[in-house]
Amino acid sequence: MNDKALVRHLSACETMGSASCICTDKTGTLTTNHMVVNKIWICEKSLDVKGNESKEILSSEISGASSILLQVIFQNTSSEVIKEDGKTSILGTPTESALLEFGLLLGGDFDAVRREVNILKVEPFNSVRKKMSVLVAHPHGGKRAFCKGASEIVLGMCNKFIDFNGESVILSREQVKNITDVINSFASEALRTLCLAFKNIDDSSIENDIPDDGYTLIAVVGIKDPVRPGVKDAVQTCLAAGITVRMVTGDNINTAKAIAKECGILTEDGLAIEGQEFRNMSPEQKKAVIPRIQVMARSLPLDKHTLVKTLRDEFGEVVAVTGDGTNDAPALHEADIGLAMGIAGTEVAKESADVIILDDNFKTIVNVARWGRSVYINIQKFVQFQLTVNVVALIINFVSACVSGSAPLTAVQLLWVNMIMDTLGALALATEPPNDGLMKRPPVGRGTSFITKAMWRNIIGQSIYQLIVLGVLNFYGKQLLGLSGSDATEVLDTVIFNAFVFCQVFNEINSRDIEKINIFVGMFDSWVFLGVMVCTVAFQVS
Ligand SMILES: Nc1ncnc2c1ncn2[C@@H]1O[C@H](COP(=O)(O)OP(=O)(O)OP(=O)(O)O)[C@@H](O)[C@H]1O
Ligand SMILES: [Ca+2]
Repeated sequence: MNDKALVRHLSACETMGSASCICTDKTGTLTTNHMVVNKIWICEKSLDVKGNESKEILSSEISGASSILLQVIFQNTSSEVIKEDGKTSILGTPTESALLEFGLLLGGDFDAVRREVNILKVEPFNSVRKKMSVLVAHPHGGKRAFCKGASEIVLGMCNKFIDFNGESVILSREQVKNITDVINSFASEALRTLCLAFKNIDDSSIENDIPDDGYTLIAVVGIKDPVRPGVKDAVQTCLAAGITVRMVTGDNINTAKAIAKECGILTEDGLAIEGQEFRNMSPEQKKAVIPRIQVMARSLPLDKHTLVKTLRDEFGEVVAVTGDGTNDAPALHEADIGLAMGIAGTEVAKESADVIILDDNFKTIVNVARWGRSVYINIQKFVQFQLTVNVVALIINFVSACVSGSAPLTAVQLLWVNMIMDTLGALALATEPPNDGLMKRPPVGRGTSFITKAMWRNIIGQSIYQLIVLGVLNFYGKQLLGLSGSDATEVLDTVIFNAFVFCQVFNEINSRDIEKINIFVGMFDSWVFLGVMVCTVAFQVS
């Protein structure tokens, strides 16, 4: 399928067509997930990182802290630098790869720095703790803990920092404020911010526990993760289609806001909220703010679940949710349609999802919605068409049988009509490709009747018209066509049958668009439709 979506449950596709709200991830879905370190604050200076050209400036500016910086980058990571045939490649998650790449840029040697120490304990990164820590031991004595993670959280664990001389000094209130400003300034440039910190530990302690406080801040890094091209348009398409887009992310609120603005998700009157604030609200308060929430930052997987559940239960929305992590599984499960990421997604997330987005791209999600709507409407068209055929056949035969004692359409003829109309008609109407108009109307809400008012109008209108044509032929046909003689009735029945079938051809063309008057728009784009029309006419004539 060239639409890059793997549908695990077929019905999900149709449900997606009636989605009224999408809760999307940020990283990888709205952004490209190609991360590079773009800025760093170290030794009380903010520096721009621009590939190799800034190498010298960087090296000279951070000389006092470069050794410890390389240690935290290379020793506190779950990713690896692999050297093969003289080429170096990095294996790991995008965030960590960006850091390793930066370490290499500074001239660090991954293997050498790794060999300096024994790693005693690792607390891997997860979306709840939002940080990763390790404990290492130097061969000639001395232990050290490293921590890297979500900037505000790690900053809160520090009581010292490395100053412009490369010395550890006490972190004053004022300094915390300055560093927070740095973090916010990085974040408002849509950079993902991480703090890197270390702590020296007394050798005498036997336990290998990784401490939670008393760290020394080494650096704040700003990692750039650009918005995917085309996402902005896809968001606009959603809005035009009456689908609200909400961003639920684990990232910093300012980063989230900056990205959301760039994608057109966050508007003037929208609300950006932190997961913690949302969590502490009473159910009533939650209900009051949810309609305005456009961005939820620093969220835990549980917040995502709560948001989805409330949207479904209290607001009756049809909710689509995207997720990649293992702990996104509950939200994916709770959603009407769970969309898992094919590249970044874990197996657990994929298992809980209905649709897998193979290229992790938000645009693909919108395409699924478009297909869903198209499936729904094509079924509607077919039902409208079938109902008309059957209603007319039934009434004309019934009335005629009551009045004159004979039915004009025989069983064989009805079977024939059913055969060509069911199979070919279904083929013609169901293969209509999705058109752009589909994404310009509001979604079909929960509990909306399948047969819309417009469909009733079409069915009744068509039926009346066909009944009049066939009725006139049936009762006055002989006079009108001047038929007489012994085979007059047979000829007339044949005429009626032909008229009936051609009425259906006409009906089929009419069913192409339920609402619009001009049913011919785009008809010649659908070769199957035209082919079927020609076949039907050809079969009937022969
Ligand atoms: N490997 C890592 N080590 C340490 N900290 C990390 C790592 N990866 C991410 N972080 C920090 O954790 C924060 C939240 O990550 P989390 O996985 O919860 O969100 P995300 O999945 O990256 O975002 P989204 O939900 O938009 O996809 C990030 O903003 C970053 O500061
Ligand atoms: Ca995520």
